[in-house]
Order: sequence, then C-alpha cells, then structure tokens
Amino acid sequence: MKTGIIGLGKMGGALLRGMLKSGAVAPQDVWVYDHHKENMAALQAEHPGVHEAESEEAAADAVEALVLAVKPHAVLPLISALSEGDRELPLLISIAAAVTLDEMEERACDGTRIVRAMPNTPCMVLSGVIAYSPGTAVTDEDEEAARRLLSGCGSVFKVEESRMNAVSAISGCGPAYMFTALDALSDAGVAMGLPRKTALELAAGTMLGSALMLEQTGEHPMALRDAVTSPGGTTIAALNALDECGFRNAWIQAVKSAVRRAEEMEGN
Ligand SMILES: NC(=O)C1=CN([C@@H]2O[C@H](COP(=O)(O)OP(=O)(O)OC[C@H]3O[C@@H](n4cnc5c(N)ncnc54)[C@H](O)[C@@H]3O)[C@@H](O)[C@H]2O)C=CC1
Ligand SMILES: O=C(O)[C@@H]1CCC=N1
Repeated sequence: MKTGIIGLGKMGGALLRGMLKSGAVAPQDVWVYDHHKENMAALQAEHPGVHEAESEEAAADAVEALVLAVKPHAVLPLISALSEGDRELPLLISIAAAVTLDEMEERACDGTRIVRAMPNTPCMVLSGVIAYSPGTAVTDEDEEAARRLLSGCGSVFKVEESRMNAVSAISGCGPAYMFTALDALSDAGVAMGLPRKTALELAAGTMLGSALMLEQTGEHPMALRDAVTSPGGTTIAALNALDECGFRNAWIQAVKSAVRRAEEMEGN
C-alpha cells in the first residue's frame, strides 16, 4: 500500500523504520515529508528509494494511507491545511497524544477516514506496542489495512478511544520509564563496583528476559517473582527496600500524572 508520513522525528522515524524493516511497506511505496530536510535525507540514506514529497499536500495526494507524526499542537492545523479545497484525503493515521478523533474529524472534510493510534519507540526494533481506535468513517478494509501496516512494528491492540490516555501513559510513555529503571539499576551496579557496560548489559538482559518469561509462561508476575524470592534470602531483602522507598506507588503516581497531563492537553 502506498504509504506516507508527515513528521520524521523520534516517533515518526521509529515507526517508519519499523515498517520498512519488517517489509510492511517497500521503500518505493513510501512518501515522506518533514520541515527538516535532514530528517528525510537520513531516512533516504538508510532506505534508498523512499520518495521525498515536496509538501504535506503532495504527500497526501501520492498515497493511500498517511501517518501524521507531528507534535500534538500541530495536528489539527495540519488536517485543516490538508483539507483545503475539499481535498479527498487518504486514510489518516494520527499518532498524536491527546488529540481526539472528534477534534480531528471536525477539521477534516465529511467522510474523512481517520485512525487514532498510540505507538511506542520500540517500533523501531519491531518490538513496539501499538493501540488504535478507528474513527466514524473507517471501514473494515481501512482498519485491516492500518493493522497490516502497524503490525510490522509490533503488537497491535484495538482499544476504546476513551482508554487512549491510559494506554498512552502505560505503553506510549512506558519506554521512558523502562530506560530510567535500567539506568538506575545499572547505576546501582556501578555503585557496587561493576563496570558500567557490564551493569547495563546485566540490567537490560534481565528486563528483556523477564518480559519474555511473563509473555511466554502466561503466569502472574507475582508467581514469577515468588520463584526468585528465597525465604530469608537476598531478593526479599531487596524487595523490602523497594517497598520502603514507595516503589509500587511511584509507578502508579507516574501513570496518573501522565493521564492528568494528557487530559490537560486535550482541547488545547
Ligand atoms: N516520542 C514518542 O515516544 C511518542 C510520540 N507520540 C506522538 O508522536 C508525535 C511526534 O512526536 P515526536 O516524534 O516525539 O516529536 P518530534 O518533535 O521528534 O517530531 C516531530 C517532527 O514533525 C516535524 N513537523 C512538525 N510539523 C510539521 C509539518 N506541519 N509538516 C511536516 N513536518 C512537521 C518536525 O520537523 C519533527 O521532525 C506527537 O504527536 C506525539 O504525541 C506518540 C507515541 C510515542
Ligand atoms: O511524551 C509524550 O507526550 C509522548 C506521547 C507518549 C510518549 N511520548
């Protein structure tokens, strides 16, 4: 499917690289546009054959599906600009946090097909999580096409749009929490005398292995935790220290803060 993307920043770049790497799209079927020419040049150097569109409108005219990967405040003005002259738009996939389907559909011509999606940066390495909600004009074929495109980058989940801020706070922002946890754990290793590289490799390998174990066994996380925790041993001493520091509450407060921030951003 001819696919375009407007905005080749951190998330747009990760998503498109994932789509290309997985073969969900071929380079010759991709049109990109970004205000910053160097972003397009970098992508073309990695994936020769990708087309650089002359403008946002040219990208929209060339493709069957167009990903909008600009900052939230830029999405509605972009949809208004693209809709000028009653242009019939391709299937739009917006990945902006806190911009609702209602707001987007209001800016577009009647019948414009819009999917709201929330990916995360691990899409770049085909291990992303992508949630989506279809807009009112989206057909079954559109939804299937969007799923095919996105599923190259990772696991795809359909969610009620009303859940999107919660989803965003878990999996959209989540990589930032995980990287902070990995940095903290490796710092702890360094404090205990391990070389930085070793500490980081141990921490990352452990996070990856634990997530795979959870996924592959289908066990509850607490059952898997218990298998590590010898009575009177070292793990329970560490877990008690995490509890004393408010570890679980810190995660809950982080997610609540992200949801609150998304609610503040909505409608702005
Ligand atoms: N960074 C992340 O982990 C995630 C971001 N998102 C969403 O993705 C969107 C993009 O975020 P980032 O990639 O982090 O931002 P970014 O600032 O890295 O990228 C935005 C890109 O859009 C370009 N741009 C802005 N307006 C444009 C226009 N009218 N025409 C062409 N190019 C334009 C900018 O030059 C920039 O390269 C946001 O709406 C954000 O909410 C969603 C999930 C995760
Ligand atoms: O920080 C943000 O607002 C975006 C949305 C989810 C991840 N990054």
